[in-house]
Amino acid sequence: MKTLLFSSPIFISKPTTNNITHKASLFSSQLGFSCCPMNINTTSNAFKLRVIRNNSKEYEDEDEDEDEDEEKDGLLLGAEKDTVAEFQLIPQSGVFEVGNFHDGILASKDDEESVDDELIQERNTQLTYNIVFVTSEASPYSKTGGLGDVCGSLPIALAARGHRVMVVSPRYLHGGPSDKKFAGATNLNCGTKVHCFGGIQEVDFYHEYRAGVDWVFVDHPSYHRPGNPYGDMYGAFGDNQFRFTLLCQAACEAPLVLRLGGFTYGEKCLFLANDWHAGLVPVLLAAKYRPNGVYKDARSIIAIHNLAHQWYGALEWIFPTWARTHALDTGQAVNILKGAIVTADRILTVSQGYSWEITTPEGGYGLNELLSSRKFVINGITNGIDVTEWDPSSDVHIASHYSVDDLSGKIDCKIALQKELGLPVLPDCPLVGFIGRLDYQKGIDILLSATPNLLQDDVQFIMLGSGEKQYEEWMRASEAAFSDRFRGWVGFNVPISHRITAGCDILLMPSRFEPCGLNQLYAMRYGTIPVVHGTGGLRDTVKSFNPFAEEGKGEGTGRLTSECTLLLCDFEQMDLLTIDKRMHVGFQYEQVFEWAFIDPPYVT
Ligand SMILES: Nc1ncnc2c1ncn2[C@@H]1O[C@H](COP(=O)(O)OP(=O)(O)O[C@H]2O[C@H](CO)[C@@H](O)[C@H](O)[C@H]2O)[C@@H](O)[C@H]1O
Repeated sequence: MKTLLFSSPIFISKPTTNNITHKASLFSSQLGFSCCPMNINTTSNAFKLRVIRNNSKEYEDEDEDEDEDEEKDGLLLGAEKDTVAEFQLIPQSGVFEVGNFHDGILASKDDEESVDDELIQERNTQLTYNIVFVTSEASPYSKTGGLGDVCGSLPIALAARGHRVMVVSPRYLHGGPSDKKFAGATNLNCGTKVHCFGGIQEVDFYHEYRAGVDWVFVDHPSYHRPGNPYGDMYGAFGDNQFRFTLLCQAACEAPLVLRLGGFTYGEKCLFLANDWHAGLVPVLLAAKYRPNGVYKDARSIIAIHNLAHQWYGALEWIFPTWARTHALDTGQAVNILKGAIVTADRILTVSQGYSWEITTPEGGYGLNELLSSRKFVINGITNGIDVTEWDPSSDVHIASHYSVDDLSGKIDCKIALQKELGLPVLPDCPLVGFIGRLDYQKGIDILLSATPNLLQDDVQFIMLGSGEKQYEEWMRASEAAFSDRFRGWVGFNVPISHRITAGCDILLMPSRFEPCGLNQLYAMRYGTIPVVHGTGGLRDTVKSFNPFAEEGKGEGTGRLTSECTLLLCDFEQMDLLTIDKRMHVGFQYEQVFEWAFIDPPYVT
């Protein structure tokens, strides 16, 4: 069996057979609000994982004299931790157990116990809430990353559980085809005036009722410009603080002034503010409304999807040197997210691992002490995914459909992807993918240093992403240098992201930190092996395959490491079973909502 050694940190090598388009973890990650979960026992197409620590002596598996055709070497990320988390957000789902909310899997079931039946059983939500999501993006209307995904799907899932849900987001008009996404939203003719940055601004509200959710779009000229929600080719918009302050002001008015279906959401609602863009909502409730007797019975939750974005997105105002008060004054002012952390009734993160990481100096981005002081109101709930959009048996973007019962379509997707991107059509060649923002968080520098070695062997590598110019240039240069092995798609393209997820054998996610991560969840649902750095939500959701467990029949859904050390491995006989343990996400949110209303609200 061919085994490879590499001097660079990452590697996946040697051709795999079609079998690597296996049942690996297929359908394992589901938000499940529209599909019944599948309970899968994958016993065929087994792959053995052999690991070799980089720059260390190669580990040779003595037993690997099986069929030559099925031998595969690969490279992956290192040390493992068998933390699993699968989740469901099922309307009217079955039995709900209150597990250890802070420590791991909630309401998990034993492996062989089928969860299908119980998940589709009726379950009446005991308490329903009027929930107001405030977010800078919500798919399909607007999306630049995972925030859009979550705020596009979670509201629908909660509405399906009986809650009344409104999502307030800007009505972005960029002057291109994406404007059509708002075509279904009509002007409520209920404009209002809000104070913002020392002036009075008029905003309109557009509304679309879809999938049980009131989608409310705040309309203002500052949301009408080319680019994306946050910037254009010249960088971030200089007035982003104004634009998102306006969003927060309008969102606070919406439950009071908008009669949706004949009734307002009223004062006793629950605001779910997402990231810094919506961070002024809890602050406004505490400082503007409650002191005036409004929203006394409302509560707010700040959902942190990415703490790192606070400084560079929200803290853009730095006083000039002459205006600083003392020698140690760096001039930094206004951190909206910090205000939200202080004033919100509860704090949510998008995985349990991340809820701890943000309280550490490494993960707290300067707010760790503040967050530690509020630790008693922090909870982590692992993101779910939209299983309607991300379903290989019905995905409109992929070449061929497949399911756990018939995986043949996956190899068709691989061939179609190779053709589409002009790569040699080699069904047996390992096809490795990456999708994501090109920045430090996503570990692009690690990929960059590893790629030349990776591409020395029979491997194809496809990257889709946009972000820092230096990495975009590197992708273009690599494509020119390795034209038969590498494709770098610079840009943001949702259909291509689906095709990469379906067509690749392996998806790399060497993120330095990852609050949750969605691509590994999509990969697991599409039978694509996620190879991830075991941090934050990646550690919570990917179960590392253990090649030595149960005489080589161990379970797993991918490969993870506790450090950015990348390992050589062999996927032959890697037995990736779908995990039967799933979190009942809906219940988790409801538990947090309930806690939010138990304590008195923050008042200035
Ligand atoms: N070039 C491109 N073309 C098409 N699609 C692209 C793309 N680049 C990225 N995407 C898509 O955007 C989403 C990104 O999801 P991530 O989980 O990586 O979120 P992100 O880091 O943006 O957000 C933060 O919020 C989310 C949600 O809470 C957390 O999961 C995450 O850890 C945290 O950093 C995925 O759907 C991905 O497929």
